[in-house]
Amino acid sequence: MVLRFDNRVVVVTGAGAGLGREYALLFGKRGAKVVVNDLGGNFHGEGNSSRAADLVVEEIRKLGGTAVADYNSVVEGHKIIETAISNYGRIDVLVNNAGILRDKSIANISDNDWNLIHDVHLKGSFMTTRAAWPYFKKQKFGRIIMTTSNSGIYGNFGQANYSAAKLGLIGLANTVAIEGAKYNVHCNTICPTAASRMTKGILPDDLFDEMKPELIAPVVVYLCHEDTMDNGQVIESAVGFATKVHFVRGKGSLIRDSIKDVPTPETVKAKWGKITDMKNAKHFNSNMEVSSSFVSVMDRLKNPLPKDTFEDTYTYTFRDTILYALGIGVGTEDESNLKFIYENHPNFAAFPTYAVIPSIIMLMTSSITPSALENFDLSQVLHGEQFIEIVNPMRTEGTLTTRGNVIDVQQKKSGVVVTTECLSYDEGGQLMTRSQSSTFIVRGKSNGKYGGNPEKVINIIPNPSRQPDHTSIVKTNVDQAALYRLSGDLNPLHIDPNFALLGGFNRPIIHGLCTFGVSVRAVLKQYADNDPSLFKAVKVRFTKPVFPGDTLKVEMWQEGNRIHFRTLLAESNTEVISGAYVDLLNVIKSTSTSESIPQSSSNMALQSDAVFAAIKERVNADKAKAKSVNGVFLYKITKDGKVAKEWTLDLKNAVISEGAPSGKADTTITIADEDFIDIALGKLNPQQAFMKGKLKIQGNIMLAQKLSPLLKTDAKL
Ligand SMILES: CCCCCCC[C@@H](O)CC(=O)SCCNC(=O)CCNC(=O)[C@H](O)C(C)(C)COP(=O)(O)OP(=O)(O)OC[C@H]1O[C@@H](n2cnc3c(N)ncnc32)[C@H](O)[C@@H]1OP(=O)(O)O
Repeated sequence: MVLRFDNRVVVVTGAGAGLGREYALLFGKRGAKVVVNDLGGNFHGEGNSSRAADLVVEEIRKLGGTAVADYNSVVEGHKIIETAISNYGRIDVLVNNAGILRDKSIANISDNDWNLIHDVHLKGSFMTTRAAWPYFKKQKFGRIIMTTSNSGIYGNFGQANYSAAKLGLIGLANTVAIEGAKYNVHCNTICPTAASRMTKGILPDDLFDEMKPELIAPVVVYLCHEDTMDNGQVIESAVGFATKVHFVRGKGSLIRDSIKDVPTPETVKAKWGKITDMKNAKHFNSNMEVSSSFVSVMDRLKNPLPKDTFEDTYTYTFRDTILYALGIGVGTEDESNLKFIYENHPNFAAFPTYAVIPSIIMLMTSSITPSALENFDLSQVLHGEQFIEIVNPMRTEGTLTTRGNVIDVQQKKSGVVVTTECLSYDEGGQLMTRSQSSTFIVRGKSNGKYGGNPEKVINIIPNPSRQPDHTSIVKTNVDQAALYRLSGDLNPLHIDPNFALLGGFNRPIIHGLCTFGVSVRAVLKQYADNDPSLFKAVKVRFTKPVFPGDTLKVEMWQEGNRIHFRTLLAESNTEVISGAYVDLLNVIKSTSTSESIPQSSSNMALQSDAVFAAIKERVNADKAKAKSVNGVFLYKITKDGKVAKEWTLDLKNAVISEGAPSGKADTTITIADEDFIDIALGKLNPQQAFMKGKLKIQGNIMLAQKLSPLLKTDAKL
């Protein structure tokens, strides 16, 4: 829809040239009756003439518009508004654009230079606004534009007078916006950078040429339309670009511990890092909002945190919950995962173990764990155990306040275990999550500050002795830790090979909490149909490190609503999570009989397991084809060339079995995971694979060719 200004009366100050002229022309073209104000002086504010305004009026009229000239100074703003009223009987839009420069460095600015600049920019805008105000208020409509400058926002050498006045205009606009809001009188501020007689010589020539004022006019005209409801905005525009500008305020810091204390320069110095930290800076919409933030400051001063309690706030959005889900391997291959990674899904939810993130960030960024220890460094720190209980489900965005204490310190032979308990509350003070984290500091020593309270620590529970009721196989991605760390645990142990060496690992290891999330995924899928609302609590112990790319085997036992589990490295059967359990509110058994749950992207091993199973079936079904051959080894190899698994294809008996055969095989075929899958899917012909050197055959090539049809399978992967 074309934005029109028919029957609207628009006053533009300083409209004889530059930006003002472009505004006036565009308003004129859009049907407005325009008062073209210009004193006709030079850009230092000297002299006057009616010529500049008259020329623009003429231009508007030539274009078929309606306009009248006004030659008054903005300092006598009432006279300009009077021109609108006497000619057209009303005023709807006021664009305060007039301005001059008196650039000098501070020592050289005379009183007159200072006053004149303030009179034209700041006082002039006030005078016109005050004069138009009764008309706006009466008709319950008005649109006002103030003009600021980046020189005001950021400062500029030689423009102290101008910068002060220009930033003053933002203050003026903010209050005008508040006072006018209930009468539909809106005031916004434009921050233009345009080529004009004022900016010639200040901007580089090539930039100056592209800074056409007509590129800014549409922004101002849009802001003044009756349908535009924005009020109190600062909009910057230049070279065909526009953006909103606003102030932000840091999270800040208390500089005294209680209402009885008095801050000192030393306490300010001690807190300076936090005072100036803008990481979680926020925009406030009103003075009132800022004042109410002091209520919680007062509350904290009157009720200081109990001794040795640490506190942190954590703000997150849907992007953070999705990033976390991706970090623990939630992927699109399983449609029931979409609710964790697609914000428009009707059941969009945070994966339940996301609840651990606020407390882990608190542990990583505060001195809670160090407060229990003698000197140590991060390379000694391993995650030992983790418990979380969902008291109220995490939302997909919000701010949580987490309070934590050290509850137990146990000196062991090989190190010290510090257990902390954290409670996370939402904005309304409602308890959302309870968590306990045990940190194992290898070779660490307690400083004796806290005692041992093992009874406060929620224990792991040995797994039932029977065979697991269900096993899921999940392959982690080689980049799993690199992705997971973006959820907040930036410990270099998980990304920096040199740092990992310091910790005694030959390459970076996966975060304990990532393995934890991957394992809980398997449990939630198998016993809760991937429904996050059924998740109540989880406890794990990390017993061995996991490396990115490892395949995990999650063994599970159901005992009522408690699912005991342990996680092993699939290749070596080494236990990496032990004595673990998930408490569910209700169990919904998965109907899947598969041994595995799909894993996003790097799921080659998993897929090829399924392919082998399909081949096995095929061999069994096609004994006739198989009977002439003695035996074949199939080696499945990983990308780096290591043999991951060996299979024996005993064609005489039509059996495929895991592991190398005892006797000598006729032929050995070595093939990489991804090529094997491509062949099995029919995307790659075995002969072609052989020619390209992807499929290595030792022994009887004829035999291998006989095998080709067997490698083709229509298994659903
Ligand atoms: C400051 C900020 C905090 C932030 C926290 C987290 C930051 C993250 O970025 C760090 C990570 O994610 S690290 C990755 C995940 N964790 C791991 O890989 C650790 C795996 N575990 C191990 O290597 C060993 O169990 C190991 C090395 C932990 C212990 O092995 P051993 O020394 O061989 O111990 P062992 O002989 O088995 O047992 C000795 C005593 O210690 C207890 N214990 C063992 N494992 C434990 C564990 N994981 N947690 C807690 N206690 C544990 C044993 O019960 C035993 O106790 P006792 O002597 O009383 O019988």
